[in-house]
Parts: sequence; structure tokens; C-alpha cells
Amino acid sequence: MRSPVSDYLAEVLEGCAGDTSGANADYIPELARADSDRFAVAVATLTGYVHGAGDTDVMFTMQSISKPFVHALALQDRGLPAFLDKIDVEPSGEAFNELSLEEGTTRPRNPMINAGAITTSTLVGEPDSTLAHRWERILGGLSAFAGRELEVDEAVFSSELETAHRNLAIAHMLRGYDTITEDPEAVVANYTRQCSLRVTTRDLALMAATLANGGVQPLTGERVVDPPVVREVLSVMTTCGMYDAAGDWVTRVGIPAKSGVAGGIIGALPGQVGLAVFSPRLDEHGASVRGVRVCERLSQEMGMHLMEAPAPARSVLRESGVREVDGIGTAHVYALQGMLQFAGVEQVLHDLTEEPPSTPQVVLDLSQVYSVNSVGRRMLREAVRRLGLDGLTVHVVDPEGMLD
Ligand SMILES: NC(=O)CC[C@H](N)C(=O)O
Repeated sequence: MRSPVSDYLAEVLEGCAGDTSGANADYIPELARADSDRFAVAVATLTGYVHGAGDTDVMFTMQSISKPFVHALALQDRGLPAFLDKIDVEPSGEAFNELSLEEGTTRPRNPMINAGAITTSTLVGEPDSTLAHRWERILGGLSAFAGRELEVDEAVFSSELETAHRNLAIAHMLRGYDTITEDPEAVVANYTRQCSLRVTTRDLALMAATLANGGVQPLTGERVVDPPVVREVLSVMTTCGMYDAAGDWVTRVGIPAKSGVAGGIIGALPGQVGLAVFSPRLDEHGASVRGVRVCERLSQEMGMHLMEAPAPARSVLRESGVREVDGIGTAHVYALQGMLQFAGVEQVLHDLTEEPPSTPQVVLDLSQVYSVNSVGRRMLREAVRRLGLDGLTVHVVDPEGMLD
């Protein structure tokens, strides 16, 4: 069978191809020269399979899509409190290249706007690392997210550095407030280098999938960053990733995302997929016009909006009743199923409180449970303990060690 997913993606591209509004970024001469008609979409699963349509293997530069990944590396290397000392996590509602700091402090408003991202690039590695080492860490870290060695597009890098007046102004402002302590020009060079890393739409989908997968690269199996780092990064992408269009994006698309001025956009849907689109013409917020359209369609048609919660799980209580159990005798059997989180386990605990087991022997059968989160586990353990205090004998059937 031919997978319908890639055919569907081709259909989405075709449907959005006609929109030729917007324009290539022109403040970076090399980007102005890029082929505006390129168009690609890729969806990477958490098992590492990439569905794609269009120019999925054409190279372009990451630009601001590098920001969430460098943010992740900085959090991994320094921890959240040290990071928050330097950079806030509030949406700025401003353009990405605004020369601004949070009112009354010396912190950039978030790590997705340039002021925050330039500062973030100085938080990668050890506090006393040289800028050269920081760059090695950025290159190695972003390559680990992609699952292959990335390279800098030297033409874009020098073109952008020659015209980086605004980013230099931002860096000098940051240096003036001691938010960064290194040479502002060298810091901007590192930041510009990270923006100039060459990727394909396919690479970006896999990088996004690494975030969707809790920090483990789906193809290489490497743990690139820890789950709490991913949670922080995806939260900031949700609120700040699309700059001054973030609110519009969250309501219409509802996928943690990041745009770049070369025309790429990534989206990471936790626990499901990583996606990426590429089309160089940009809207007034610096996001790809057709890229935004594709994301809107995917979100709507593939039910990917974060706030579109799955239908309430069927009861996690598969069976509750008294019967003969081998080796135990007459017992009240509670058989649970599926995925156990707060709401599901609460139902079971509620039943146990309202209608206590009708025999002194109780069997809690978890053999059909395939996952339990930490609150679900704690609640169930506590239930077992309390049933014991009530004088009941509880036999837990837990072949997969869900309660361990
Ligand atoms: N939004 C972007 O992609 C901006 C990135 C670009 N390198 C800049 O700093 O201006």
C-alpha cells in the first residue's frame, strides 16, 4: 500500500501553492536572492519516518529556527534559574529585531526575539567557555537535534554579518547593561553563524520531532536534552515563537512553532509529530506566507491543535466485580486499562470511596494498562495502602511494573 500521508501533504502544497503574496527577506542580501518559488512540507514521526512533499531536500538557512534549539542547549548546560536570571519568558508583542529590554530590568523579554536569542547564545556551554567553544557546542548540539552534521552557509553568513547593524546595536545595548559580558561583535558573529546553518525541510521536521519526542532524536536514539528542558522550550515556542503574531498563531494553529526569515517554519506537537514547511516569501511578521497557510491546514485537517484535547478516555475501569480468582479465591476484581493520569485514576478512587470492595480480598489488575504518569502512580499506590489500612488484602497484578 502507498501511504496516503505523503499524497495528502502533496495535495496541501498544491492547494496553497497559488498564494504568491509576501516577499523574500531583503535586509539580508543573500536571502533576497533565494528562489522564492521553492515550497516544501515534511512531517516526521517519533519513530523517525519522514513524510514529505515538494522541495524537501533543498537547503536553506535556519535563521531564527535555530533559537529554540540553542535555548534548549543553554537550559541543558546552565539550568533554568541561571537562564531566567538573564532572560525572561514573556511574549513581547514586538517585532523580532526590536531593541528592547523588559521594563525596569536588564533582561531581554524572551529567548525568541533577537535580543533574547543573542543573550541565549552566550549561555551555552560552561560559564567560562570561550566563544569558540560555545560555537562548537552550538554546532554539535544542533547537529545532534538534526541527526547529521550541519554546516554553515558561508555566503549567507557573511552577507548577514556585513549588514547586521541592528543585531550589533542590540548586542552593544546588552553589553552596556552587562546582560552579556563578552565582546558584542564576536557574540553577534556566533549568533549569525547559528542562524546561517544549512538545513533541509526534512532536517527541520526531524529536529522538531526531537522536541516532540521529549528530547530524544527519533533516528539516532540520542537523548539530546532532558524532558524538563523540552517542556520549557515548547512553552516558550507556544507563547513567543511567532513573535507579534503569537496570539493569532496559537488560536488558529495551536502548535508550538518557530519561524525563520529564510522561509522555514517548524512545529512540534508533543508526543505526536514534528513538522516543517519552507517557502521564502514572508509576511509582515517575518514568517513564511505559504508556510503559515500549510500549518493552518494541517492543524485543522489533521486535528493537531493542542487545545483540541482527545475525547475523554473511556473509563479506565474495564471491570469491577466479585468473582473466583485462581490461587486467591473469592475477590473483588478491579481491572484497569489504557493510560492512567489524574482524571482516570480519580474515577477509580472515587468508586472505591463511594462503594468499598465487597470482599476482604481485592485484586487490582493492571495488566491492560500501557502507561501511567507519576500522579496516577502515586494515587494508585496510596489507594493500595489505604485499602490495606481498612483491613483488606490487595493483590496487585502488574506484569509491566506500572507501579514501580
Ligand atoms: N526572524 C529571523 O529569522 C531573524 C534571524 C536573523 N538572523 C536576524 O537575526 O535578523
